[in-house]
Amino acid sequence: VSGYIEAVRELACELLDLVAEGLRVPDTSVFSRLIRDVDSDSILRLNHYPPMPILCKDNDTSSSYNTNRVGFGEHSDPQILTLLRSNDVGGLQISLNDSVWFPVSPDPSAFCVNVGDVLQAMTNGRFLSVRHRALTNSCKSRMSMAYFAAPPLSTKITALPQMLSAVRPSLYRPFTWGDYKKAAYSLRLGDTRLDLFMKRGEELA
Ligand SMILES: O=C(O)CCC(=O)C(=O)O
Ligand SMILES: [Fe+2]
Repeated sequence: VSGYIEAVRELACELLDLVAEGLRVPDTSVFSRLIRDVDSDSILRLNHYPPMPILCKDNDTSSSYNTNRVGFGEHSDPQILTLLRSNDVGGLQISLNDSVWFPVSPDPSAFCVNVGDVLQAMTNGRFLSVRHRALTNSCKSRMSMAYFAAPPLSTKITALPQMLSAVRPSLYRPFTWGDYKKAAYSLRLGDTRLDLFMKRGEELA
């Protein structure tokens, strides 16, 4: 497990360095430094969704979901970046607006990379954390393994200076990752947690 975590942490760092480069941030390790920190709060989570047999077809395909059987309710990942792998059983869906869910094809040889809320705050909304959920399958078990790349608890999260301009002031009040986690526990899984730190009205000036 520790070998996997090291490898996936390195991949997250490489991706984040490319994100910084793409955003033309001169200090390209601005995100990866947080994850390489010895106090990084990154975690690995294993999810198992046992089959929920209804209308189980003989020739099951990965599209035979139970749309009313949500295994993991809709949410965005709060951290910086998530690297998710799964077995060949589908169920993951993403939503780009409030009502439409798109299935993500299962591919055991690929990573699904989710932008987390902290990356949204640090990029001042240029990168958006994605809402997703996982449905159970009628016949097969879905297994997934998610690495959540996170900063240390004491890290102050603010938009990078390069993400700010007169016409685009910072959208969020500064918070620490520890504050954010604490606030998240006071909400329900599906609540948009970043809203708690969103500036309003005069604060935006
Ligand atoms: O199992 C999945 O595909 C989703 C898991 C997930 O969203 C999570 O662990 O945060
Ligand atoms: Fe998630």
